[in-house]
Amino acid sequence: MSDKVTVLVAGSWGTALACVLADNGFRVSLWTRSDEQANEINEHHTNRKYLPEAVLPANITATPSLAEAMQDTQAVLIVAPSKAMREVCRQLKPFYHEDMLCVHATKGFETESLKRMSTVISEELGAKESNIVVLSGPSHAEEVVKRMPTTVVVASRNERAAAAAQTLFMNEEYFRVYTNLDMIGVELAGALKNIIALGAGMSDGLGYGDNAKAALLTRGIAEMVRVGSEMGANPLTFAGLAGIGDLMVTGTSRHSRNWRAGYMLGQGKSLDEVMDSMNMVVEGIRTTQAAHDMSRKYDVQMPIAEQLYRVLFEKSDPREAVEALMGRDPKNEMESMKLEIWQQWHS
Ligand SMILES: NC(=O)C1=CN([C@@H]2O[C@H](COP(=O)(O)OP(=O)(O)OC[C@H]3O[C@@H](n4cnc5c(N)ncnc54)[C@H](O)[C@@H]3O)[C@@H](O)[C@H]2O)C=CC1
Ligand SMILES: O=C(CO)COP(=O)(O)O
Repeated sequence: MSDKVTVLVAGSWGTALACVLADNGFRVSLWTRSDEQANEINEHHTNRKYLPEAVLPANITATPSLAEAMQDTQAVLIVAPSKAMREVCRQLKPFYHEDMLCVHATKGFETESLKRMSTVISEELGAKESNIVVLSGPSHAEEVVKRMPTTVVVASRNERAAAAAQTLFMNEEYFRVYTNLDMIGVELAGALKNIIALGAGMSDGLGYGDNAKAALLTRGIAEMVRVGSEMGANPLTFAGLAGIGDLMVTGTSRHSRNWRAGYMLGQGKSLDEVMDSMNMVVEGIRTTQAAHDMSRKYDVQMPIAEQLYRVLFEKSDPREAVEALMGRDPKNEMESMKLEIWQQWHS
């Protein structure tokens, strides 16, 4: 088998995961959007726009030619923003064969169709479901390229595919990989947590304290479990790395673009001002739009996502959003966690 793995695309997370694969001994071909970016990576071993401080291993080579990137490769890792996933897969299709392992590490939905990324991939590539894997969990690119200890989860409907992805990415030095068979849960958790991270940043930007943030993260998980269960996820997945793990890292870290965007909104900036100041993807914004539609489609209450939707898309004041959340009808905590769903899964 070839020792080459192809990574699409050379943003911050694609580049960081390329470093993990390179450290694990693979020849990595990183697909870039421009000659200029490929030249920078090949000549200087840097990708300064996305990871200013990182030096990339020499066994990463970059090319703007997808044909060259895919030649003689054993596996493909797709880390495109959710908005670009379908388009990237369409370009990939001529170079992909259905037996190739396909891992994606994107956290989002196709907002128009509310489809998960693995569905978009299998529709466009004609990939066997048993060869698609999602990689998710608490993992900021900035820390991974510094080889700081990180744990993630790889999920697939197929145990063999998940195990193959675990073998590709895991190393004993800094990157520990767990497997999970609940692909739906891992994809939903990774996408939905970005909404709550935006909310946590907004709470900090408004000057609220640790109590408010803990409340948002905890009630956020309740909301994620409710909609996730309706969509076929195992609720326990939300207690794992892709759920509570990633929520902790994204809702509390200044590395998080979602947290930072929320913080600026809390400080009174408009969505346009926030977007103008970010040069990287903030998935939580599109995902909030998707959650607004999902809560209607699946008839599930998502009060935090709903208030964020009003702030983002209806120019509602963040302080009024907090008042609306605090002023909701009294509830029983266990009932709101949909305990019966957990019991169904474990009976
Ligand atoms: N940065 C991180 O620490 C982590 C990011 N993720 C997820 O990874 C995904 C990608 O995020 P990042 O790499 O951080 O984003 P980024 O903003 O750093 O990079 C995005 C890359 O996508 C490329 N791109 C945009 N539109 C494209 C198109 N139509 N065709 C081809 N390439 C296109 C850009 O040129 C850029 O190279 C997101 O879903 C994010 O949630 C997941 C875990 C960690
Ligand atoms: O998903 C992430 C870390 O696990 C990255 O989060 P941000 O996109 O908010 O930076």
